[in-house]
Amino acid sequence: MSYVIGIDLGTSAVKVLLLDRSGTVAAEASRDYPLYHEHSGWSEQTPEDWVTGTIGALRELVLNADVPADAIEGISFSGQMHGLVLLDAAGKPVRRAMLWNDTRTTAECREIESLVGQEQLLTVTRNPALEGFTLPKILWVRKHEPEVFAQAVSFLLPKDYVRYRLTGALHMDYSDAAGTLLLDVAGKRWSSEVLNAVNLPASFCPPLVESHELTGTLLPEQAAACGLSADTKVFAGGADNACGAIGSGILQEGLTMCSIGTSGVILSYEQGSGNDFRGKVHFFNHGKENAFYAMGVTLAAGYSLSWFKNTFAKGESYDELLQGAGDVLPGSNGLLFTPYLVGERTPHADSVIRGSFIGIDGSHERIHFARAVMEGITFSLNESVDMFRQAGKTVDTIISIGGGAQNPVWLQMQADIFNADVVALENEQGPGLGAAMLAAYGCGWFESLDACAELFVKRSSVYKPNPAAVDAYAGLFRIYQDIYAQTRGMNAALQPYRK
Ligand SMILES: Nc1ncnc2c1ncn2[C@@H]1O[C@H](COP(=O)(O)OP(=O)(O)O)[C@@H](O)[C@H]1O
Ligand SMILES: O=C(CO)[C@@H](O)[C@H](O)COP(=O)(O)O
Repeated sequence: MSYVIGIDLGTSAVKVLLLDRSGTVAAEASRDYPLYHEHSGWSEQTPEDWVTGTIGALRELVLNADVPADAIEGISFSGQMHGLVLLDAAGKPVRRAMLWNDTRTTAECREIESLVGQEQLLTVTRNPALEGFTLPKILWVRKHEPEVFAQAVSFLLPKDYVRYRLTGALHMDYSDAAGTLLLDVAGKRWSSEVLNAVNLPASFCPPLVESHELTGTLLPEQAAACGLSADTKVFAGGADNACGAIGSGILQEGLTMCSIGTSGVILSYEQGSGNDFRGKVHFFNHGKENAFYAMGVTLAAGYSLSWFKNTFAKGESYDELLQGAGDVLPGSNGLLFTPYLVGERTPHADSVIRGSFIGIDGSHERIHFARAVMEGITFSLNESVDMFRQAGKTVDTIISIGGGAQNPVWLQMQADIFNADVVALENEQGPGLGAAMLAAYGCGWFESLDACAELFVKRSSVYKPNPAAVDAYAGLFRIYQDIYAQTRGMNAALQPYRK
């Protein structure tokens, strides 16, 4: 038997999956690492933690699986998007990585708009300047830490840095490069227009590759540390949402994905680059060659629930925290939550807005708050579903992945709020599965990713919308949507009081 490994470099942890030729998971392992929030809106991680965590998880995976190292033919990656890793001439990070949910760069976004022009930005990069993207972070470091920036000669995204440390070769794939705001998305090349406008040399950007492309083999010392063979083929991999789409079989028009990881995403497949959403949703290259996807992003989706658990139920598991959530009626007894803990992206690109609980009364117990958090996250994602429907897309079936898909009450809630069938997979780790599929396709096991998906993507259950709950949620959603406008001014006034 031969195997491939998918490495999902998430925000909360790195998760590794070993799959055999039938797409059956033979072993899994994970390692978590800290997030640093030095100030409100800042979010950083240490690149070395990703490398140590990945090697540790791979070592455990190989030991537990008890398969010969040379039976593992290939590995590939899925990575949290947009994070900036600045490298010096020796290939060492010059500072901690600034992550996708770091929103300190509002001024740099405005600067990019004026240097490049909003219209040009939308035409070339297909996206507006948003705080989470990579280019505003590059400009922030250049402006605020000039001595640090002076050492930087190039940049990578998180999973590209881990791959670089394992192989010694610098690459970036199109799906992840699309989230930098430096890529000509339709033309699949670094944009000289944007680079020139912001005064960055072309040499700052790494070579571009397809997600299934071979980028090398493991460095002998890293192979030994992981317990793998130095002949293991390493394929580029993709952005976590592109890989999530591959791992949930979103490989043709008409299919939609919901992912609740640290962030939350509603993603819709696009065969060509023709559909223009004018920046209302993100538009990126897929991990499938020459395909694209559009998506809306909730910045603090799973993060809102993990914040709630860590703050009010420390030491409890998610199952303990959510015990009884299914017995609370839709609307959590008149309690609404907005998940704007670190600002928001879709549909409100706003780094200043913060979350709220609205309607607290003396009858509410912790379980009402927990359910309200899940409902608020799902309402936020429903804003993206709504936007896709308004753009003429049919959204009747949604494949649900990510940590949030582990809870059946949440899956039913998604069906009721989205008013669509929600499909759960046997393994909710879509991005890791997608990464493994890129390795399987890259190794030549299948003639296409689609053929691989037929075998590897295994649906488990379907959650159907319950008409009474759909009705209740339709009314609650309208009230939820009003909270943004009602709390925006108050949050702006509170900004000076934040750390
Ligand atoms: N058993 C569970 N029930 C409900 N939600 C869960 C459960 N386990 C994890 N989650 C949610 O999933 C999130 C982590 O999802 P994951 O896909 O692992 O994230 P990432 O890829 O960003 O590291 C947590 O923040 C939490 O909100
Ligand atoms: O910023 C985005 C997408 O634009 C996020 O979706 C990140 O890619 C992080 O993902 P998770 O850690 O939540 O999987």
